[in-house]
Amino acid sequence: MNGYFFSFEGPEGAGKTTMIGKLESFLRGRGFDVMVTREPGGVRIAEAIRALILNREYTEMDGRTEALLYAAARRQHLLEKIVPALEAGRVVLCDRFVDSSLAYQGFARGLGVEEVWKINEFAIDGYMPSLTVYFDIDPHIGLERIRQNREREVNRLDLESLSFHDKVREGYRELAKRFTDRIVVIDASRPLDDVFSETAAAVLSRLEGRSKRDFHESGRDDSHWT
Ligand SMILES: Nc1ncnc2c1ncn2[C@@H]1O[C@H](COP(=O)(O)OP(=O)(O)OP(=O)(O)O)[C@@H](O)[C@H]1O
Ligand SMILES: Cc1cn([C@H]2C[C@H](O)[C@@H](COP(=O)(O)O)O2)c(=O)[nH]c1=O
Repeated sequence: MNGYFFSFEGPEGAGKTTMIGKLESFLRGRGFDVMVTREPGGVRIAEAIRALILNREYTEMDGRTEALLYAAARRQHLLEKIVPALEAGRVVLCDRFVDSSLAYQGFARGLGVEEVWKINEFAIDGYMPSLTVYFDIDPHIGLERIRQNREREVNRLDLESLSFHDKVREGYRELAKRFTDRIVVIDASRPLDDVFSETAAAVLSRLEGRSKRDFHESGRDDSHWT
């Protein structure tokens, strides 16, 4: 596997999409072959699952159903898009990956991180990002940012209570403590340029400083929760 797999995580409105867009131009300018994608989504079947999960009308959706749908979307996305890009030596920038399921469904929804990890372990079959950038932000600030962004549609998860969003953040922080080698934490409440320079530095150091062997092994090392 010649490519590099980076995921970007955080509560609503943390700035993931904005930072990925800036990073894409930055890395392309340095000659990297970059592919940007997102979860849930990225390929036809996963985008259809996204529309189903995030539909505001489906208020009756059970938590386990939700977790299984995210994992199913992830499986299809990984096989159809991420793995081929990595095999082609590309740099993959993925807006959310398995940590979203651990933080949202495992912690905030209360399904349990181990349980959610188990179904995802089946879905991802050992593929993990070599680096995950976690944009840490108080959900009050993040939700206010998205409220002010009129182009962004409000989805079913956005409508969860503030205490749910607080738990999402708590979950991410626990994951960051658990996976210190893989997850880098960035304070996303600061001005855009500051957040970007720290993000670019973290990604570049991983791209320039790690061999293919390190990349492969870091994925395997992380592939268990307990
Ligand atoms: N550091 C920042 N300071 C102020 N505003 C920001 C910052 N980063 C992003 N924003 C703004 O916040 C809003 C949300 O940003 P963005 O869509 O990138 O977040 P996101 O993490 O992808 O959100 P979500 O996952 O909820 O869709 C946008 O209007 C964006 O311009
Ligand atoms: C991958 C994944 C996502 N979620 C949640 C997080 C967000 O509320 C939405 C996705 O919307 P975004 O605007 O693209 O960030 O889905 C989740 O709960 N579990 C997951 O695995």
